[in-house]
Amino acid sequence: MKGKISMFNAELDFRVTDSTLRDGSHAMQHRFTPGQVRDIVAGLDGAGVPVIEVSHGDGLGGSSFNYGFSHTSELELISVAVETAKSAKIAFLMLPGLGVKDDIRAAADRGAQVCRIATHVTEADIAVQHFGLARERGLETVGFLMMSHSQGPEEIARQGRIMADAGCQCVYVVDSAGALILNEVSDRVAALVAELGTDAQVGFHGHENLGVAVANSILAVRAGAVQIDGSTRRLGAGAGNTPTEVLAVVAERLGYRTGIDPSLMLDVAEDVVRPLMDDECRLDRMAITIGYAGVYSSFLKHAQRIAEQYGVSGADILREAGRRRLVGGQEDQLVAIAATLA
Ligand SMILES: CC[C@H](O)CC(=O)C(=O)O
Ligand SMILES: [Mn+2]
Repeated sequence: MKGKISMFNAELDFRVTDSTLRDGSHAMQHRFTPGQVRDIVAGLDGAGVPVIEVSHGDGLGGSSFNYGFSHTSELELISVAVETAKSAKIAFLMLPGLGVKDDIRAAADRGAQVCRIATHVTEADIAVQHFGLARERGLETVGFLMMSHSQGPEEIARQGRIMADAGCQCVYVVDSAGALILNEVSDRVAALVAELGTDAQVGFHGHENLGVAVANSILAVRAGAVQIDGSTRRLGAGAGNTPTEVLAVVAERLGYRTGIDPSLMLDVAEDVVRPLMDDECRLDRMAITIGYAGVYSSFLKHAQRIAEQYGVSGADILREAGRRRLVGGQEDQLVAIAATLA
């Protein structure tokens, strides 16, 4: 089943999905409350953000000993978001294996409209059934090729084709490690655009670990991406994501229509999101090491905690994780690395 691109608002040059309430969940140790979700969704919706993602940081089913337990069940948070949003669509993320098909059904029953399915960049085939189910349920579908820095354009195009043929309507280059720089993004996006043609759209999800997430996002758009992720006040894994409020301002300056009011977006960042953040997402030694070594951004909090427990350098743990090319799901290996270092 091929994707049909009918969900996109033709008046926009690119559509922003704000992931504060999903990728930001990593930075908040998955402690979002229903009240916080209500306030953030109301703010983003009022500022004109068209899609808002809500889930545990590791997607549906992520609440666990390995990844960290949620304060409130993500289905409850999705319901609150759906009730609050007047115009924005509510999206959710799921990783096949961590989440299961029943999770997709449950999120759809709660009124979520966009199903985002993430796999490691070389493993698109594990999502085929999930895209099929999501389309059957009438959900809009997005596919995440995580850790896209670890493969070149050709392999990314090959994996994107698997997703599109399974019913994915927009394949994302996902810079999970925040390791991609400028043309490394455009080359990957351009390869997907060339492969997918009108079968599916292309998107980009950035992380700020090397300080170039906004520039990377604009280059993705110039290479043909029409869906771009951001996170308010950069709240997300690692040094955080492409800041939605900066993206809105830069887009306006460059003449791109996103439907987002930059001034209202600045108010949401400063008055709604910042006060509830545990801390700023810092562009510090560990975050930069994540980008430099090509490590999954959500390893940051785990590495910080484990480094403290073992009395070793968190940056050293991350460098070794990069050398071993660890992928999501291998968080336990950080403990093994720390034990060896200790
Ligand atoms: C665990 C899912 C992951 O955080 C998805 C994502 O945002 C990324 O790979 O950057
Ligand atoms: Mn991310």
